[in-house]
Amino acid sequence: MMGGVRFTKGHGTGNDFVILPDPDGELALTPEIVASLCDRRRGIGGDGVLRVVRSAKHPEAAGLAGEAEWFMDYWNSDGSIAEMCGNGVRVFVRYLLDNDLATAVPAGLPVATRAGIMVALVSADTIKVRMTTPRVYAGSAATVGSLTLPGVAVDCGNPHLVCGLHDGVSLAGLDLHREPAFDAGVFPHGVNVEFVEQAEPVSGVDGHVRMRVHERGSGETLSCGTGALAVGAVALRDRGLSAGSIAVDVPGGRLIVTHDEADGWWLEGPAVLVATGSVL
Ligand SMILES: N[C@@H](CCC[C@H](N)C(=O)O)C(=O)O
Repeated sequence: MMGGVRFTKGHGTGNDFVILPDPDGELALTPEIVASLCDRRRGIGGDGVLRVVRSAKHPEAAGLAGEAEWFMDYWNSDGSIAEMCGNGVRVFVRYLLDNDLATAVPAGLPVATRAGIMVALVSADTIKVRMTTPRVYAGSAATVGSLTLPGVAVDCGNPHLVCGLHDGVSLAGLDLHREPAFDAGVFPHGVNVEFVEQAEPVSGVDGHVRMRVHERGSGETLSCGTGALAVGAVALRDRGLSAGSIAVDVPGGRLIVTHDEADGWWLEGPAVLVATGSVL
C-alpha cells in the first residue's frame, strides 16, 4: 500500500487520527489508501488521516506559506477530504511540537487548513485553537430512525447541523450507526450532525451540554471539535450571551468552547500521541 511510510497515531478526546509526515508533499495519497489506513480491523484504524506537509509544498496551501509553515491535509476515514477538523488541528500541533517541527510561541502557532489559518496555544495538558467564527445561518432538521429533530445549520469552515433533543428523547438512546437523513438542499456537500442535551451546571463556565455526533465521512465518532464549536455557538446564542464559555461533553471527554469578543472563538481540550510505526 505505502510500504515503509512512517506514521504516528494520536487522538483528541477519542477522535483518532493516523498522522502521516510528508514534509515535501511526495506521498501519493488516494481515497482508497486513506480508507484502508483508517480501517479498524485491516488497517491502523482512525476517524481520519492528518498529512503533515509544508504549506509551500501543497497546491491548496502554497498561498498561505507566508503565514504558516505547515498545512494540515485532513482526510475523513472514507477517503473524502474536509475543510477543517478541530480535534485534528490540535493533535497536529502536538505532533509538530513533539517532533521538533515547530516551537510553541506566546502569540500562538499558526497552522494552515483548507478553512484558513488556525492559531494554537499550547499548555502541558491541553491545546487551545482559535477557530473560524461559527456562522449560525438556517433552520433545518435531521431524521434518526422514526424521529425527526429540528436543528440549526452552522458553518464552522465545514458544515454542521445542531439538533437539540426534546423531552422524552435521550441522547444515549439515539441510533447513530446509520447516517441521519438531512436536507441536501441546505447541505449540498453533506453535513456533520450533532445531537445535544443540556447538562447540570459546572463551575467556571457559562453553560454545560452533552453531545453525540455523526460525522460526514467518518460515521459516529467519540468527539468532533468543529461540532463542539457549533454546539457551543448555539448554546451561547440560546442563553442570550454574546461572549462566554461552554463545556461540551462528548463521549470521549470534555471540550471547552470560548467566545471572547476581542479575541474570537477558541476550542480547548487534550491532544495526545499514542504510538508510532511504519506501514508494511
Ligand atoms: N472530527 C473533526 C471534523 C472532521 C471533518 C468532518 N468529518 C467533515 O467532513 O466536515 C473535528 O474535530 O472537527
